[in-house]
Amino acid sequence: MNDNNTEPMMAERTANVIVTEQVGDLFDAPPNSVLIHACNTVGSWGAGIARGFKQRYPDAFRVYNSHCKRSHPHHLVGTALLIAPRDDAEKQHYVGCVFTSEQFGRNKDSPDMILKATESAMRDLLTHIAQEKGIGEIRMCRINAGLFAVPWEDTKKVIEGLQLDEKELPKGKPVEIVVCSPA
Ligand SMILES: Nc1ncnc2c1ncn2[C@@H]1O[C@H](COP(=O)(O)OP(=O)(O)OC[C@H]2O[C@H](OP(=O)(O)O)[C@H](O)[C@@H]2O)[C@@H](O)[C@H]1O
Repeated sequence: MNDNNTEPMMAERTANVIVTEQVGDLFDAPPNSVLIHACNTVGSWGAGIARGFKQRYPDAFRVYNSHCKRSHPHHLVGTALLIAPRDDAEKQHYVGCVFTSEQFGRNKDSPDMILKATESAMRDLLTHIAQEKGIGEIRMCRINAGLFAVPWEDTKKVIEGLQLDEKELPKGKPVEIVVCSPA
């Protein structure tokens, strides 16, 4: 195998995910935004930004938790769950869960496994988002960069490098993801 063969092919690929970064609270997103965060597959939003999700969106937590309970962790990692807001929800935020590690805490997956799962989970989530009519902006925290301990630049590279096909692109246009992080 000649590694040189892979270089020109990579260069010809078109990026179709645009990541922009801004300082701010993820939860201040406008109505109809989807808010994306990284999740374990065991049904816990017990710490980090996940705890903020649990406090603000208890109904979404119940959906996430039951989804985990009826699935095998091994099958969930690398997938995603898009949870629509209830009609009477105050903020009308969708919650986008990307299952990037099977376990959490000291049993979390290795950075390489987390990055691999991030690639397929983001692809899965964007497919769901493309099929959903009511979504405005796509917002995300610096996923994996806190408790999952993966450098943000590594995760960002994976997301920006996603090669999406038509069914994953809403209206055939590049996907814009706004990443919010605290000051
Ligand atoms: N309001 C806000 N607005 C914008 N950005 C905010 C913010 N608040 C915090 N951040 C940043 O958001 C990034 C992610 O940091 P996190 O440590 O939360 O998540 P992670 O993706 O590394 O790991 C996931 C596991 O953590 C949880 O904990 P449990 O497993 O339940 O115990 C889950 O359930 C998973 O399993 C860091 O850059 C924080 O600065």
